Amino acid sequence: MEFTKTPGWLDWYAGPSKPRFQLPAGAVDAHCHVFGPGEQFPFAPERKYTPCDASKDQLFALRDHLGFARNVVVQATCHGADNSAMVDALAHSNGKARGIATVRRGVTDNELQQLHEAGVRGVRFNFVKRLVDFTPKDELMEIAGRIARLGWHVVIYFEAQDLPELWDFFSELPTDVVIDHMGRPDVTQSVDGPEFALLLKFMREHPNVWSKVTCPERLSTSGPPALQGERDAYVDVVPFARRIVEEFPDRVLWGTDWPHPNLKNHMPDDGLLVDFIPHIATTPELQRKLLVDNPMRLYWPEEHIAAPGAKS
Ligand SMILES: O=C(O)/C=C(\CC(=O)C(=O)O)C(=O)O
Repeated sequence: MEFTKTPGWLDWYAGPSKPRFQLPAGAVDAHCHVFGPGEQFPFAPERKYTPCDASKDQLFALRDHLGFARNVVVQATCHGADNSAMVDALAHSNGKARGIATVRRGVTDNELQQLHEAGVRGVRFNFVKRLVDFTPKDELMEIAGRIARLGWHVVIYFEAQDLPELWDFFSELPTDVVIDHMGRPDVTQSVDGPEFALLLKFMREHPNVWSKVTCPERLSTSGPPALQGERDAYVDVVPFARRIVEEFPDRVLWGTDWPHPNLKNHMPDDGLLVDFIPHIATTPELQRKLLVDNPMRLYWPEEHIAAPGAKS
């Protein structure tokens, strides 16, 4: 099927630079997507955007170029609850990719088991209104109860202003819970302000809650963008990500968010984006936890060997 991209769509950055920051051995890109290719894996009729293609082979080439060892491929809303493009990527990864699926209430236990065998380890609940239609909370809670039995976790995507309304629902989730993109803070507000304080309080009060310290390119308002050799990009996001990494070093993940859906302003050079990491995880120990120990514990627990003295 032929698809026409959403007007103004920005394609992923071709020919990214080599990061200057050397990723630790075994680093995991814990948030990225595949799109199509649309001809092979058609986009969902209920989608809110139509992206460019971003295939598994292109994702794996980026992984190797940047120096990551593994990927966590997150089902993007443009594929709805048809997880086949994501599952196909896992199947061709030589065990180097795990996945986060989108499922609906009608999913059978057999389908969940097949997703598990393919390498899926969680589901994503998306509350960003421009991306999805509303799903009733009782349906989501029912799904959470079912996937808990597989040892999976729930990834939640929401915007900071919606946390008060979602607080009770999130608190009741029976699994580990991973917040996407720090709950999308408004970085024009103070890092010590009430909105971000609520996110920190939520993590403090819920030891099962993790956060991805991802997407500075989405959250930044003053840049500078990760382009043209800029290795100090998105400085307005640094205090927020750094605060989470330092307070919750064992519950943070990092990912590229390649191919960066729905960016309006610019498309980052992913090599320069990797150079953002040492600004938010400033010691080798914090970097190892963020990039290796934490994602391995969550996604490849059967292979994870805790570093001496580290909490497992
Ligand atoms: O890439 C992301 O994580 C964020 C997205 C897209 C998305 O979540 C999706 O399509 O599933 C966004 O803010 O547009």
